[in-house]
Amino acid sequence: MMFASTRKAFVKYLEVGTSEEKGPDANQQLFVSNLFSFIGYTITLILALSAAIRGNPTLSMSLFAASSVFFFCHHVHRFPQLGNTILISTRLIFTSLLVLMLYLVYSGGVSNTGPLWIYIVPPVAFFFSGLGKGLKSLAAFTIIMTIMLLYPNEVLLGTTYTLEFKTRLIYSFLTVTLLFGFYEYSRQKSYDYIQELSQKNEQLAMRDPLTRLLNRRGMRTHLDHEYSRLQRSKEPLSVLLCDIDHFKQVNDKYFHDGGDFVLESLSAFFVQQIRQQDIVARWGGEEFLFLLPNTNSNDAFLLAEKIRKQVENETIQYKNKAIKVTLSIGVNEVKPNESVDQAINNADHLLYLAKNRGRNQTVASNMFLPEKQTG
Ligand SMILES: Nc1nc2c(ncn2[C@@H]2O[C@H](COP(=O)(O)OP(=O)(O)OP(=O)(O)O)[C@@H](O)[C@H]2O)c(=O)[nH]1
Repeated sequence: MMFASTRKAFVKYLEVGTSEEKGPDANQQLFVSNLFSFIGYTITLILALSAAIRGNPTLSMSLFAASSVFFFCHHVHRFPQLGNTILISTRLIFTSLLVLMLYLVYSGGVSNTGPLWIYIVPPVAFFFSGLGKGLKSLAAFTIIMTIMLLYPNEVLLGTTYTLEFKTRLIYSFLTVTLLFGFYEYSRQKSYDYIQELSQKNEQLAMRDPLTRLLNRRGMRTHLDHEYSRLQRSKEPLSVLLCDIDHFKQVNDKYFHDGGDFVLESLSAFFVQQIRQQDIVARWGGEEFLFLLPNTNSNDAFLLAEKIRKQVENETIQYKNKAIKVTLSIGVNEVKPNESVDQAINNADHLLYLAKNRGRNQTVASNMFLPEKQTG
């Protein structure tokens, strides 16, 4: 119980600056940057106290200064008025880490063990800067460190190392850098692959596999987008709900594969008939929804009739058989004071009227609806 609440408090402490608006990626970066700052300031503080106890005030002061910078990096997110606090903290953490490491190489730290800490630089560099920038900063760090170590007469060092130690330090640092670089490269490639895959899956989830048209889910975002545009621009927006007449009979006569072929052919035909800004989706089994931005009820009706008449006059060739189908269509102009769902329900009602009135016809919301003459 006690452990759980301590853990919760600790996680909350590491979540300083995160918020829902920032999104998961930024929050993750903040969390890890806070974790780095936390580890940074606790370890450097312990080392600062230890150096003070051992009677090394210069080292102690340097470590204490680094600890203060890391502490500031953790809490900078509390001051959003400073701007991009994630960038400020990550750059500050990384720069102070590099300076501290170079200082440890210069001074030797406690009993010349200071350089042992430099191996934390490669993972931190790749985490904060990615592969390309990370390699550049590591190259700069390695060059500065090598010059400091190998400069004649150790004028750039505050301590003395053996030549073997210096060369082994440089080689082993390069080895660790290359290994981390390779790891970062593979990680980045896997990440890109997963991103690509998830984007593809997201796209697939929006499409109907048979006709390749958008499905209901895919159409939803377009409906919402166009509806909010209607609210702003007041340009007309129409929906058109279209259903294949007696489709069950097509399935019965030509079997399911024949029915599928008709759905595919009609979908391709619909796509050819609409403008670039129009969208057609498979709304249900043999039902299609057209979304027509910047189109009033009259123009939507004309388009519906053009499509209906062409389908009526065409035949679909399937395995040497000519299949004839007709369409019933409901046309409705979306009113700004009704929701998209209401507008689609109205179009559905008009489609129902078209079916009731004998099929193979279009009924629009603005039409005078006399009973269809028979005989
Ligand atoms: N081949 C095929 N048939 C489908 C698909 N989705 C739905 N259907 C069929 O479409 C038919 C729709 O039948 P109904 O809803 O009775 O309508 P209808 O026969 O078109 O009659 P009306 O709409 O009243 O003119 C059903 O037989 C469904 O099985 C599909 O993906 N492929």
